[in-house]
Amino acid sequence: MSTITESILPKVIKKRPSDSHKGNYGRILLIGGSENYGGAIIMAAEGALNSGVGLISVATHAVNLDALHARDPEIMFVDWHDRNLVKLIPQMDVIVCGPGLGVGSVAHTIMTILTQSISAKQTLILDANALTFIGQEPELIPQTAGLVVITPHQMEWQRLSQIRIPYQTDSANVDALKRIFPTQNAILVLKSNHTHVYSKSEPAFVNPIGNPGMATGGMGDTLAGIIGGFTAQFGGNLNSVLAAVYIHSLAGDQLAKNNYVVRPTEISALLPKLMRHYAN
Ligand SMILES: NC(=O)C1=CN([C@@H]2O[C@H](COP(=O)(O)OP(=O)(O)OC[C@H]3O[C@@H](n4cnc5c(N)ncnc54)[C@H](O)[C@@H]3O)[C@@H](O)[C@H]2O)[C@@H](O)CC1
Ligand SMILES: Nc1ncnc2c1ncn2[C@@H]1O[C@H](COP(=O)(O)OP(=O)(O)O)[C@@H](O)[C@H]1O
Ligand SMILES: [Mg+2]
Repeated sequence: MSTITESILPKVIKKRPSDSHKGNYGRILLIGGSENYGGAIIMAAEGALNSGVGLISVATHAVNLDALHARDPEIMFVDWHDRNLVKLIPQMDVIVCGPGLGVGSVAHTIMTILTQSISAKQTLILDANALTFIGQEPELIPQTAGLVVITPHQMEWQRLSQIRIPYQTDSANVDALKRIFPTQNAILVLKSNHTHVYSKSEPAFVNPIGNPGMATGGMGDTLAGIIGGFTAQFGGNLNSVLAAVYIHSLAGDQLAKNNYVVRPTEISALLPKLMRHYAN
């Protein structure tokens, strides 16, 4: 077991060259936000936006458009019923699917489209209800992504892996990751008060920081967006994921110094300052 340290941040976060533009910092599509869970996809999108992705699109229920644009006019909107979603997916570097997705028929159709159209050049991050789908229907497990990152909390991992929470040991978790993704490049971010990160070839990593002020709805949605932001800009690899997990908790710890509870949106708001500090 290795511990993630602060040193991961300057290793991953790069100073921006003057001669660059939005096209150099990645394209991301975030999919989620049913009628009742619009906040989840907005919080995920803010995690991506504030970690610096060049171009961000959100595919969500139309009812979420005004709220999304009132908070974040930088983000492009796509109605998740729009058939053009199929054409949009191949243009992306990274796709995050799941925050507030729900388990309705549109969500199911989107999962099917995603599984069929994802390519080896892309990173796919699956969170929340996207994990419910792949647990129930193995045909929805993506086969062709360059990297798949799954971000369950312990209960979601229990549903997906069939390993009950007390039995979620490192060896059981890696075995389950290999069983679910036998041929794919896959990373498991198993969220808890000390999140563990597993890949198929490296030893497990534990995140030593974070605090209970972070036990607020939307905190994991925000993390999924930050992982999306980091992989879109800094590459679809384990270090980008580790840095995203660490900076999410680092922001949470800084906020908790003077606050009883940490709001997910405040974590996102702190990211540009933290990234500026660690950019190398
Ligand atoms: N503002 C919003 O729109 C929000 C929407 N959300 C969406 O709500 C849907 C359901 O998500 P839930 O996570 O509540 O789903 P679940 O109901 O599957 O899991 C939550 C339950 O799991 C249990 N649990 C055990 N260990 C846990 C751990 N380490 N971390 C968290 N929970 C643990 C807890 O009892 C908790 O109530 C998702 O689509 C999610 O994205 C949530 O993200 C909250 C905020
Ligand atoms: N007690 C805690 N200490 C540290 N981190 C925590 C604690 N409780 C929750 N978190 C973090 O908050 C996030 C919660 O994710 P998740 O349960 O998916 O939230 P949501 O679905 O509401 O967005 C995870 O990143 C987890 O590590
Ligand atoms: Mg969650």
